[in-house]
Amino acid sequence: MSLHKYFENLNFVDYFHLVVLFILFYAIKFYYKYFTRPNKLPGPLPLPIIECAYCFRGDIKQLFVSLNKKYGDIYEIQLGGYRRIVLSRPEHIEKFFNNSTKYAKFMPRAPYSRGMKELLMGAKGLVSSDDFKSWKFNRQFFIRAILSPSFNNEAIKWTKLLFEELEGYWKSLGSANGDGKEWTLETDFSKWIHRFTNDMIVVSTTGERSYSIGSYYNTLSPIKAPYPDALIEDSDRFIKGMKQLMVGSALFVFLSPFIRHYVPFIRGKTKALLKNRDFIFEKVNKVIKKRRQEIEAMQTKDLKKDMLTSLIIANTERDVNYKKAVGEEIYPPMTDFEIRANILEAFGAGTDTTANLFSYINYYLCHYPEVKQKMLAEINSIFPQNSSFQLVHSDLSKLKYCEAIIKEVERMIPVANLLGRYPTEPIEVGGYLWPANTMFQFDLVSLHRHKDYWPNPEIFDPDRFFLDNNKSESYLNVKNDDLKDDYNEKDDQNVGQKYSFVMFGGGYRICPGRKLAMIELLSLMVYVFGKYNIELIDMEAPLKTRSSTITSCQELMVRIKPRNQ
Ligand code: HEM
Repeated sequence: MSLHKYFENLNFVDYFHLVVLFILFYAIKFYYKYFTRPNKLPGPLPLPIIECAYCFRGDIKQLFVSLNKKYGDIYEIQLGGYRRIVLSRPEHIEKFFNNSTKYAKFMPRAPYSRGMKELLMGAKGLVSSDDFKSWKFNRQFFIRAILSPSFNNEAIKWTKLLFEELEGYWKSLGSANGDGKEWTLETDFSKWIHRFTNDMIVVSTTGERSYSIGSYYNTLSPIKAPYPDALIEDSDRFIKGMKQLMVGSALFVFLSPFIRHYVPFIRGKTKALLKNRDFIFEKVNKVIKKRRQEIEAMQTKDLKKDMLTSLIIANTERDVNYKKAVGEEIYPPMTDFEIRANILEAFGAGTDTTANLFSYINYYLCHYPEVKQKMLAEINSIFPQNSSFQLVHSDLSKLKYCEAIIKEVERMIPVANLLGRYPTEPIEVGGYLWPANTMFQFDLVSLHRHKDYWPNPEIFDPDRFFLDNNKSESYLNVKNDDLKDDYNEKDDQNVGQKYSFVMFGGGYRICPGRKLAMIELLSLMVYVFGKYNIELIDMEAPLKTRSSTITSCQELMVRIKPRNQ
């Protein structure tokens, strides 16, 4: 009897039995694999199909904090089709981050994703790259562009210019209700700062202006920002599109191509995301093309200092480091396709991270007036009140207490709460030898509050970093003097101290944008708190956050007044 005939003869009860049999077979296979896994660790029992998703109550950070309390510093959880080993002790994390250990080498963050390949059309920048050669090629140029002194000076300049624009809008909105001399503004601080970091990353990476601070102002004010509507709308569309691209990437990482392209409703979402992706790519392509033409027509000394220009001229005769790149090999210049991937990654990785952290800094300063006073004393010692706040790089390195505040806030609320590594060779961690292709997650929330490494971990105290210089290096001091790759730096600090705080990750894949982030954060501290009194509208209100891969500030309602008023 053919299979077709066999199925024709089945009745409902037979079908029911078949389905039950199938589920039983699947469950037996699932649990056989689970109970015979190597190196069994404590952790929640996975269920077939949904694995440990039943533990999830809507907030990733809370999930991992509660699992850490229950299962300790090394445990496992099965999610998204992978067994994940979760770590929160410095000596475990060191294996991945310390460039002097035998295991140190390039590692993917996660298994190769067909979905991301489809979404990014095969582009491999840095963040999701699993390919050492292409990552090294990109990273070399990314670092050179973003760590060059001229890039840093431009970043300092743009932070000032954009802040001046932003405070102009605050004043305009605040004065609308007063006599024009004295003003107060009640507003959602986190929205402004997100718009600020958006405009900042666009201008510092591409040299082109975007107008998202202005577009937010337009939503609040009857008087409009002094830019043509078309520019504002364009900025808005681009920024919304970038957000959609990032949020939508989950669909491409977690769903199979079949579900993405054939299941009703999801199919529509996939189409919309791909259309949005094409719009974003097209926009960036145009900017790259235009800049190439401008560069052709310019003398080398007149070239712009942004990342895009550096990436375009990298390894061409206009590049001062021509032929000195990656070791012995001579690399070709970057293609538009590669440049686009790097620019978009800077947009993606460099906007919300900085904006959320600055919102948390503001929240903590409002709750700790004695810390704010000490910070203001430091700022005033460099920029007396009513000064013109002409920041230069050397001023920023004097702001040691401000830097300590940034680190302590990040310790309390790590912006990126989970990092990942997926070693392609066996690795020994926690007394076990793990086979290649084991997925590791580092829980930064539990690490940063580990009671073996942090006395009174729940207490906010920037002096931990201010009084103890060994706790972590200054991220402002990252150099590219000899243009060597920063992942060649050797580590000799005490492991417990060094890896109990990993604000920017570590090892080969440490955040290449850390210096830019510090420039933005320190400059903003000087401008915002040096010039304005900011208080929370409701001191009792809990901080509104939502956690997925990063912890985002949802709202921060504040009252802003000029300090000299
Ligand atoms: C406060 C702000 C920031 C924080 C807290 C932050 C944090 C991080 C962390 C934790 C990682 C992962 C490192 C690892 O896996 O070891 C990372 C990677 C990365 N960050 Fe940042 N970051 C910030 C700002 C920026 C900025 C401003 C840029 C770019 C302009 C940037 C670009 C990147 C890129 C491209 C990667 C991937 C590096 C690679 O895989 O080689 N980040 N960041």
